[in-house]
Amino acid sequence: MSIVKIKDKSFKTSIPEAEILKKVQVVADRLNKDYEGKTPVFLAVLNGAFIFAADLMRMITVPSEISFVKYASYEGTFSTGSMKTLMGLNQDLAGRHVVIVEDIVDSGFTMAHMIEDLKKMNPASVEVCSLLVKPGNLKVDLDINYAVMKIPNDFIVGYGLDYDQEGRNLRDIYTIVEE
Ligand SMILES: O=P(O)(O)OC[C@H]1O[C@H](OP(=O)(O)OP(=O)(O)O)[C@H](O)[C@@H]1O
Ligand SMILES: Nc1nc2[nH]cnc2c(=O)[nH]1
Repeated sequence: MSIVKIKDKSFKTSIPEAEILKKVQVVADRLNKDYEGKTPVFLAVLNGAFIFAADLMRMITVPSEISFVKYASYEGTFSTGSMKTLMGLNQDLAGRHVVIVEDIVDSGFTMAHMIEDLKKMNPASVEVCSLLVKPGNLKVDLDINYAVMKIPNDFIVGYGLDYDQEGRNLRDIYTIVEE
């Protein structure tokens, strides 16, 4: 086990890269089977999903497309307060089979919001493929068809996930060490 320090916090190795890749392959195999003949569009959510998307896509053997999207938060003058807008989507999803590629589903609010946004574009189907899911934190009813790993509620970094924007480049996944 190794310990890394990022800013004011310490993290210890919890899921080594080799184990992550083995589990990503299992989900990629399922996707290859389920999407045969469908030419899916993978939509990877920036920033956190960039490493997972790169590894997953190289295991996908069916014809497919990938785009990268981002949820930008901004404070508007709307009575509801802050809003999140889907950015970077520049293709027609009508009639397409969409697979959202996400690094982590925590409360599930981001995914629920994204599925709702995408359904307005009349895709043939929308499924979620998430590297990590924290079932203990889910606040919404969400069907995550392709979950690579389920983890406890502890805060993690690495393999694309950050602590205060740092640590995304760590190869393994690390869990916070509570002091
Ligand atoms: O299930 P939820 O509670 O909605 O949380 C999950 C979201 O939080 C993280 O994104 P973040 O906003 O930290 O952006 P990042 O991907 O750029 O790190 C993660 O990448 C998910 O998109
Ligand atoms: N880096 C990081 N981002 C998250 N977003 C939701 N949960 C987490 C987590 O455990 N780590």
